[in-house]
Amino acid sequence: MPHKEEPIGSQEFTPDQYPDFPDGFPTVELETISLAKLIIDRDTAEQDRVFEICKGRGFFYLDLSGCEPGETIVQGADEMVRVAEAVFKLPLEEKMTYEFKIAGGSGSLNGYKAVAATVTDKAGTRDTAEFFNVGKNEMIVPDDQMKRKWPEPILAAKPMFKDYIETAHSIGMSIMGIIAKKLGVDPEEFNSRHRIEEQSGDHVRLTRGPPRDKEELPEIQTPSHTDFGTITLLMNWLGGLQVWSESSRTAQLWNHEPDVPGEWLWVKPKKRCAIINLGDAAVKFSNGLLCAGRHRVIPAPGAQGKYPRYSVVYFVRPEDKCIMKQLRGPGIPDGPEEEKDIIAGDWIGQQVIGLNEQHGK
Ligand SMILES: O=C(O)CCC(=O)C(=O)O
Ligand SMILES: [Fe+2]
Repeated sequence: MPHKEEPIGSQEFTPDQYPDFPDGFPTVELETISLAKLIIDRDTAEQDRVFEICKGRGFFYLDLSGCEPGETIVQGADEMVRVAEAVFKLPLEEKMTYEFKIAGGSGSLNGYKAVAATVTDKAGTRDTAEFFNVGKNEMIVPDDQMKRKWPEPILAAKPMFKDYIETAHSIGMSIMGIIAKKLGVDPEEFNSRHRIEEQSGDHVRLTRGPPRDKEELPEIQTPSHTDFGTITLLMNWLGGLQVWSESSRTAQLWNHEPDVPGEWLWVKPKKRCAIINLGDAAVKFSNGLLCAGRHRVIPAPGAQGKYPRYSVVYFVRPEDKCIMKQLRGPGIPDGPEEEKDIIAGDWIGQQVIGLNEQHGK
């Protein structure tokens, strides 16, 4: 018998086989917003809902059906996971040659984060997920303008990354445009801080968490945090994401301890939907009016936990040179002038360092 060739990518990612999210776990009922209603119909009731959600929990499902950008994300995310599988299957020594360096500055966000690179609690428990951050500014430029070395499966998929990135970025900007108008701010104020061709900390994050090791909860894949960019578009297929039941409006550095009492609630994955959430930069720009929801990732519950968990995350973040201060407009609470200017590249860099220094690592 000839040796059976392994198909391209492995079979680790088998979304058609995943059992439903089990009953009996406390879940959060996120609202579902239709992307087609937002960008094709320009439905004002849907826009109002987006704004209310962003002032509330700051998390919602975005139904991607019925419009071209949505289809690009639905199909693209599946293809991204195939790339992720190929990348994570590389030998650890090879992956470590792409390790992301905690040097500050948004460029340092690119590359590989191994399992256990971060501490998740005061007891020193290590995380269990691996990431590969694929920088926007690397994928959208011609090959001869790329600044870093990338694993072959990522390079081979560069046109697909470009398409996914441009689409995810434009969806993020459409949502920000809606929010801007409600804040009484010219959408250009947001556009000019998030120009795609400018250097920024935007990236596609490919993540892989191993199957659940033991029944008891939790085993932390990604510790409690708020995202530090402006808006995040997340695709996942298995449970594992949890949000803190209470919202907090402080734009804070990574802090593993929620600062308001509450409990962790599961976010059920929803077919053909992205999960959208706001990050600390949106809190900063709106002087605390918008909310960055606190969240974390643990292995999926019940029978879903037998599968490795992949996710594809796109972070829209302010341009490196953007000065991180609140916008002024009739809908934004007026705060005092910031004492000193800090640019987004440094702001994000500080948060990355904060992330790794938590619990005195
Ligand atoms: O994997 C997920 O579902 C969420 C990942 C996440 O929160 C992050 O990478 O910031
Ligand atoms: Fe996150």
